Amino acid sequence: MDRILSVKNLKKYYGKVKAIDGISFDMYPGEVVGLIGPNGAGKSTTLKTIMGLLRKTEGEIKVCGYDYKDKEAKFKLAYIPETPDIYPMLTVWEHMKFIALSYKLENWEEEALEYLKAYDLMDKKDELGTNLSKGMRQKVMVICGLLHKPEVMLFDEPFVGLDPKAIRELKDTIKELKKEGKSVLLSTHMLDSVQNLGDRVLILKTGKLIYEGTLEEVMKKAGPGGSLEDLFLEVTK
Ligand SMILES: Nc1ncnc2c1ncn2[C@@H]1O[C@H](COP(=O)(O)OP(=O)(O)OP(=O)(O)O)[C@@H](O)[C@H]1O
Repeated sequence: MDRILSVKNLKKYYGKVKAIDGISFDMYPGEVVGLIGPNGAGKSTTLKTIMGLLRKTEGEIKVCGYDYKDKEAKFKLAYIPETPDIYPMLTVWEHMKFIALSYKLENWEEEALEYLKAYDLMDKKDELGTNLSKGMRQKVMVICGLLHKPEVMLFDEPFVGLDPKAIRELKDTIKELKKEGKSVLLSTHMLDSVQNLGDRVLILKTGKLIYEGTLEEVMKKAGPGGSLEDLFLEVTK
């Protein structure tokens, strides 16, 4: 199967801090991969570097065969950051319009309305970004990330700040993306969500990939009655 994302020997140093220290992994269509690790392991740095928001120190990143800096690659990626910094003086709908214009989308409105309904944001459609709660801003970022139909979505702690209904909605969205053959790289401390949604797990510690395996392999390694949390605590101690 063709690789949708390929990361080879990726390094990102902040001065002397080796935030990512030579990691390699691939992602395939229809896969949900959990990127987990203790605080400071390098998860956010990995996502931001793949997205091109941080300059890599070394290594190669390819998206659907394109170098990650190519325009084609940018169209195939979406990134939902940990902190939902939306434009304070744009309304929710204007954010969507902005994305549609940037990606030259056509006939996007109906789908955008569907997402607003699903994420309980219809009554905030014309509200300014500055007047939204953190969870609402998070939902706007998720919808904006979905609109151009990327092949790979990078989520950084997407469940933090969302209410239970929105968490369920986002989990359903991820399942839907998977069904459509899209790939999701999910960085989170919520290990149960990775255990429930993920196909594969990458465990980072101090910038190095210390474990990679399918959920099946994880559960086998964790043993009867074991969990991803058990394995995580074992390999990161
Ligand atoms: N802008 C920066 N300048 C210098 N060092 C940084 C910067 N951002 C992150 N770091 C360092 O890089 C390492 C990885 O940080 P990163 O935020 O990627 O970790 P993380 O796994 O996302 O952590 P968390 O789970 O706490 O969000 C840490 O040692 C951190 O202190």
